[in-house]
Amino acid sequence: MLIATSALLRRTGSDGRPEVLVGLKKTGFGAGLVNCPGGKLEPGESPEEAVVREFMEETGMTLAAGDLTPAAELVFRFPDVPEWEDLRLHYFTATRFAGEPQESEEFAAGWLAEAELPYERMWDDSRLWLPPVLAGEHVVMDVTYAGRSKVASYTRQPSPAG
Ligand SMILES: Nc1[nH]c(=O)nc2c1ncn2[C@H]1C[C@H](O)[C@@H](COP(=O)(O)OP(=O)(O)OP(=O)(O)O)O1
Repeated sequence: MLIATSALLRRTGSDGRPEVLVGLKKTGFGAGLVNCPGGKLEPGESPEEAVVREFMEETGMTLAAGDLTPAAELVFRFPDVPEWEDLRLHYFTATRFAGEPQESEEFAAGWLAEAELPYERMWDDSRLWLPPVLAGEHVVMDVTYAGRSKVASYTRQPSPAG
């Protein structure tokens, strides 16, 4: 199982509406889809450390590991695509960060109103777990895909207390 991390940065926009940082993944797994910056763990890294590194690499923004709040534990399975390993995603939210997003080779991030998240351009699983995360819930979910792009089934487990 591959292990990856990602994080959703949240802020209040100049018009008072809640905003999130999302962007276009330009290369690698999920290229062409809108999601949050993130990536696979390197050997010896904690999920928090990997988020901090990936944000710097992909957006030039600075996060502190201690400012990351665990928001979801997700597993994605692709039984129809033997060359795609199952993926576990540790997903965080944060409201403290420094800098503004800069486009990189891998990613083009920007601020978007929460109400305008383009679910039709995101991984099909996002619509299942991102709305509850935005509502402040912690989500533990196991998702099985049919083929490469459509969710076939999923289960949501109770979140561990605390
Ligand atoms: N089903 C899914 N739903 C989702 O919301 N994000 C997903 C996802 N599957 C993968 N991701 C995210 C997590 C992580 O940020 C990214 C995959 O990690 P990487 O960016 O490391 O992949 P790459 O194949 O581009 O890696 P490298 O080739 O090592 O650069 O895609």
